[in-house]
Amino acid sequence: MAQLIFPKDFLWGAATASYQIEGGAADDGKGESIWDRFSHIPGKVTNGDTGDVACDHYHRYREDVRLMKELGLKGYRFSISWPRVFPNGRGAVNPQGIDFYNRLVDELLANGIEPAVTLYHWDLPQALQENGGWGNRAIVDDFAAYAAYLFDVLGDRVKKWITHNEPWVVAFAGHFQGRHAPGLTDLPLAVQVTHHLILSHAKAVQAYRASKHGDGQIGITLNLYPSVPASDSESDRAAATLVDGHNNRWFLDPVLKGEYPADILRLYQERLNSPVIEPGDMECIAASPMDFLGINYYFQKVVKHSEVHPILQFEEIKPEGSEYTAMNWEITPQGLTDLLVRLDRDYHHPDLYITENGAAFKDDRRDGGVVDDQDRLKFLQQHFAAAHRALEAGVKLKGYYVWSLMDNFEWAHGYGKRFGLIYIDYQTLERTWKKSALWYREVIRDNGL
Ligand SMILES: N=[N+]=NCCCCNC(=O)[C@@H]1[C@H]2[C@H](O)[C@@H](O)[C@H](O)[C@@H](CO)[C@@H]12
Repeated sequence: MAQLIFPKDFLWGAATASYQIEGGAADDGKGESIWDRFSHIPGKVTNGDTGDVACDHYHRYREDVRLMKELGLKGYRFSISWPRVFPNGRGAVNPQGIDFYNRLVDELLANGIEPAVTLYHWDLPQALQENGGWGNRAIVDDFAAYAAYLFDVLGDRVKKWITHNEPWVVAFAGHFQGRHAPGLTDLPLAVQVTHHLILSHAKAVQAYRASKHGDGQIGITLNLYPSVPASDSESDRAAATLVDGHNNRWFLDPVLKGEYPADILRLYQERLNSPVIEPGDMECIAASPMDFLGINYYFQKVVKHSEVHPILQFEEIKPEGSEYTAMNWEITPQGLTDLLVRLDRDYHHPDLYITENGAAFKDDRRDGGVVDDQDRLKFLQQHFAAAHRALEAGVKLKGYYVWSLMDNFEWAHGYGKRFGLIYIDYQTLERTWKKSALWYREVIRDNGL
C-alpha cells in the first residue's frame, strides 16, 4: 500500500523529443534540421552517433504507444520536428510530415493517453539557420506561423502545448559553449537568442489565444536549478546569485513577470551590448500569460566565484561524498523540493508540471528478461518523494513526466547515455523493460509510492 499519496488526477507521464527518438531523418519529405547537420560533423557527437535512425520511432510509434499503455501512462510529452512539417521552416507544408503527427496523436488518444506537445525541442530547420536561425529576429514570426499551423491542425485533440524546451540550453549550449547545434561560440549572440526565444514564446501564446482550438493550456519548459554557494564567503554567495540570475531568473521573470531581472539585464547590456530589445517587445511578453510552467529538474548547482570568464564569474563544483549519475550529475533530490518551494515563494505562478526528471545509468545488468536498473528506480523514488514534500508545502504541482520513456540520442553524448524507462538495443531496435518501468507502473496504479 502506498505511503505517499498524490493528488487525485495527478498527471503521471513520460517525455521524449523528436530528434532523439524518431529517426527517419530524411524520410517522406522531412527537411534537414540543424541537428542533422551538426551530428554529421566529425567530432561533434561521441562515437560519431547521429539521429539518422535513433529509436526508429517514426516507423515504430504504434508499438511504442502500446508500451505506454502497458505502463499505464496518463500523459505523454513529445516534440514535433519543425522540418518534418515545414521542410524549409516556412512556406510549403510536408503532408506526410503532419500526417505522422496526426496518426501519433490519434493513437495516443485511442489508448487513453493525453498528448502534451513541445513545439521546439532543438531541431530547427537548417534552412532557417542559413538565414541566421535564432540569431535573426525574423525567426520570431516564422515560429509564430509554425505554431499557429499546428494549433489549427492538431489543436482540436492536443490540449497541452509547450512552446520551447529549455531556452537556456538552446541559447548558451548552442550559441556560446558550441557543444550543441548550431555550434556557435558568441556570448552576445547567445543573449540575443534568449530574447528572440522568449519573444517567440509570447507570440506563440498570443497565436494560441487567437486560434479556433485555443481552449487548452499553453506554457514553456525551463531547465531550472537551485544555486547553492560553495561557501558562505561574499564572493561565492555573489556567484550563486549570478548563476540564479543567469540560469533561472533571466527566463522566469519575463515569462511570469513580463520583465528581465534588473541585475542580469544591466550586466548583459553594459558588458555585452545585448540583448537588443525593440519598442513593444516587453509589452508583448508581459501580455502573454501562460496556463502552466514546465520545469525540467536534474540537479542543483553548487557554485563558487571564479575569474575563468570575465563576465560569467562562477564555476560549478562537484561536492565530495555525493552520489553521481552516468552523466556525472550530482544526485540531489532535496533540490527539487527547494526549487518548487522557492518558485512558490518568489513568483505568482500558474500550475506547475515537472516536464522532465530522470537519470542516466549504465544499465548493464539483467535479471531474466528485464534490465535491472535499481539505481534509476531509487533515483525516481527519491525525486517523487521530494515532489511530494513540495505538495505538502502547498505547491500547485499538477503532474510529472519522467525523462525518458525510452533510451535515446543524448545529444553530444550520442547513444552511450541511457535515460529510458525502456531499454533500446540499437542494433536490433528491440525494446526491453527496465525494473524502473515495472515499478513506475505500480506508482501510477496506486497514485503514490
Ligand atoms: N546549465 N546547464 N546545464 C546544461 C545541461 C542541462 C542538463 N540537461 C538537460 O536539461 C537536458 C534536457 C533535455 O530536454 C533532454 O532533451 C535531454 O535528453 C535531457 C538529458 O540531458 C535533459
